[in-house]
Amino acid sequence: MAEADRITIEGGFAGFSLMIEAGRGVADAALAMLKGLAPAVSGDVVCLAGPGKNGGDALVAAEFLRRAGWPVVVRQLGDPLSSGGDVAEAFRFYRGRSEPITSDLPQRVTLFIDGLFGAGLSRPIQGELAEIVEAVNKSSARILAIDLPSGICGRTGAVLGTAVKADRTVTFFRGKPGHLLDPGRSHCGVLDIVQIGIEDTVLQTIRPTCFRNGPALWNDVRRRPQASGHKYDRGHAVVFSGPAARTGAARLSASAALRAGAGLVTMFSPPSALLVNASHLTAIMLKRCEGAEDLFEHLKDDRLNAFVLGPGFGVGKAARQYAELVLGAGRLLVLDADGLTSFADDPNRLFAASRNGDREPRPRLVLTPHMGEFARLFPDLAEDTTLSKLEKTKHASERSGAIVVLKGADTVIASPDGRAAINDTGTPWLATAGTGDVLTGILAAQLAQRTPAFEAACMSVWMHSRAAELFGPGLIAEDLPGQLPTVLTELERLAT
Ligand SMILES: NC(=O)C1=CN([C@@H]2O[C@H](COP(=O)(O)OP(=O)(O)OC[C@H]3O[C@@H](n4cnc5c(N)ncnc54)[C@H](O)[C@@H]3O)[C@@H](O)[C@H]2O)[C@@H](O)CC1
Ligand SMILES: [K+]
Repeated sequence: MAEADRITIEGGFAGFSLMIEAGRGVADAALAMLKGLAPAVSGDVVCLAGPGKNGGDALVAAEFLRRAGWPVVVRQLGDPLSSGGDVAEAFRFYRGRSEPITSDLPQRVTLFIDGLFGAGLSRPIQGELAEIVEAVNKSSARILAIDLPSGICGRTGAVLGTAVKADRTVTFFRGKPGHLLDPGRSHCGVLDIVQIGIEDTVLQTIRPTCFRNGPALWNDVRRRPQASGHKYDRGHAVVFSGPAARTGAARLSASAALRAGAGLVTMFSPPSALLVNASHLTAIMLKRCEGAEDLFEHLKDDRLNAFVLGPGFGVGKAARQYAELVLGAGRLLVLDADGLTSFADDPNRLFAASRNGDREPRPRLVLTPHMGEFARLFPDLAEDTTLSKLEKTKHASERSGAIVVLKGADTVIASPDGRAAINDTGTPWLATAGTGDVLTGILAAQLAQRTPAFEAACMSVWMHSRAAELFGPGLIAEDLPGQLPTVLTELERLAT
């Protein structure tokens, strides 16, 4: 963002003009929140202005709100005139009441505008400032945060000391990682992104590598059935089943793979589970697979191109052998759950298989851990409190040579080439048994259709979340595949 500002200002756009536009965007959002209320009978709009440019934005917004007829009070931290530059100019621009900030806040407040700290937050909020933040959070007034809720680190989404819990946050030009990563995400409330005069062309110089996950990132590379095509064009996905008493997870994965567009799906089952699988499967095919030799034979059919290993499979030697065989045969592999845990004692063995002696120019392995599984493969990264979830995932991807999907409410997807995406869609109902298994199947379907692995992972995470949003409350894992046709229809509509 600093670079975007710098290029814009060098291009002849005055810094204060950016601040005016930022303040105007904040005021517009405030007016939308105040809609339906009458200025004459409502409480004050209290703008908390910090010592930096975040406070400058608050002062500009205060002036626009004052002009719109609202009772505005500024509570100021520090001396804006001594700050000089744009902040001093913003202070002169504001013509209303201003008082030094204390924890004794006005009583009748309709709206707080939080302009204490934004991108410049450099240490934890402590002492009286922390008390002020707590008092604002406790008040029944609504809260609009400027750029970031004060106390949230824009790089990591972490709370430094304490942080404002906003109903709405207005940020500028583009979202930042701290808006999408928890706990920052939940402190932002609704996120508005306002344009303030920075041209999109600055991105050609900045070349960002981190994205908010969404169709714009991948819908144009998404593979779809062709009118003249046949099922083999859409790939053949394989899901490894667990033993007789643990087959459900693999079936969830397999049915999701078929719904998500794989041309064919086969379940590889140990002999003990053949009957139970056979009694449940219809369009999904079933093959016996007992040990490495069997798998080696099966892999001679090179139409089998994308594999899922892990859901309900069991932890141990078989998982390690199968994963190595699949990757060694140059096939694509989604490794999840028990498949990940099986490499806990020797993650490097997995990473070596993933890189296949560095013969693989493109990632063939996708890891889909939740935080617990991630910590088994990357204990040092999991423990490092200086790293954000985004940074942890990026390091893990670089180390493993795999696409890493670190799951959670704020799933992060990273590629060894440095790209990453943060997903902020979905619903809390996704936190239920078996939804991870469904994700592996959606992913296998995209890989089977030969979508590049990073885009395949991003779109699968998004489709999975969207399916949950469409179903709504009461979701169980079995409901997700049934929503995929609607998700795919939506994506088709967006593409045309
Ligand atoms: N051209 C630009 O750079 C633009 C910046 N904008 C605004 O400028 C903001 C960034 O401004 P700044 O870089 O001035 O930074 P901030 O305004 O976020 O805060 C920096 C100030 O806060 C102090 N501070 C940091 N952490 C503290 C803590 N825990 N306790 C007490 N004091 C603390 C610092 O010493 C410094 O004085 C953005 O968030 C955005 O709101 C907008 O005006 C749009 C244009
Ligand atoms: K703020």
